Amino acid sequence: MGSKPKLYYFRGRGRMESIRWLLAAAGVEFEEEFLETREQYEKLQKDGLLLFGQVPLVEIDGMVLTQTRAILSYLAAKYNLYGKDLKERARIDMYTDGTLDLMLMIASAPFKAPGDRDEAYATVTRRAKTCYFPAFEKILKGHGDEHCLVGNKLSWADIQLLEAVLMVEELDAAALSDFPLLQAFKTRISNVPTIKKFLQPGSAKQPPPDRHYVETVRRVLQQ
Ligand SMILES: N[C@@H](CCC(=O)N[C@@H](CS)C(=O)NCC(=O)O)C(=O)O
Repeated sequence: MGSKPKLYYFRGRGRMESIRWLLAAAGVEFEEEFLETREQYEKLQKDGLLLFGQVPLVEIDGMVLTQTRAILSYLAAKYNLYGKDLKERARIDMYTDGTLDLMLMIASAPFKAPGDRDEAYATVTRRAKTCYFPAFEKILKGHGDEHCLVGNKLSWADIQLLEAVLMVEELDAAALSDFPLLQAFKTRISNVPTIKKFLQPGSAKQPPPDRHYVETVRRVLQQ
């Protein structure tokens, strides 16, 4: 195990993208092994690295971690992006569970049949605009001068909300038009230097899924 965290996943967003975002925002360099073949996946299983037979898998600090949320909360705590006390952590967990739900709806859409896919994208965009974005707009409104979702300090919740906002905007460019505080939030968090760098071309940030990505996931997982 090297000194940099090593990520094992497909060359695409899926469940790994939020992990990439969090590491990048924390200014941590990482390595990636992209799964292209069934053999790579079977080797990870044979080596006993996949606890429940699933990726994302991250090697970090001498540990072999799976389960997306467990990985994210470890990183958030390690890099001081997880609030100052248990109450702040509970709020960060609540907000990040929400944005993970939203992003998983988007990530699962490309695996649906073509007709169902468009319907899934329409549903998720609608849910974002009628449920998730109003909730975050209200949270920001209640904060007065605070510039972040929790405790006036950048946290995992801010980083993941920006990720979710940008994903929804890829589906509907005007998605934030009714949410002025979220628009300002987006600008503010996008300008955090480490995040700004991650948003530049050539970073580890992955593009939206294409047919090759969907076929690779199906081939590797035999689904
Ligand atoms: N709860 C797990 C779910 C992981 C998961 O479903 N991973 C998929 C790829 S995105 C997988 O490895 N599927 C293979 C399988 O379940 O056999 C997490 O959040 O990490």
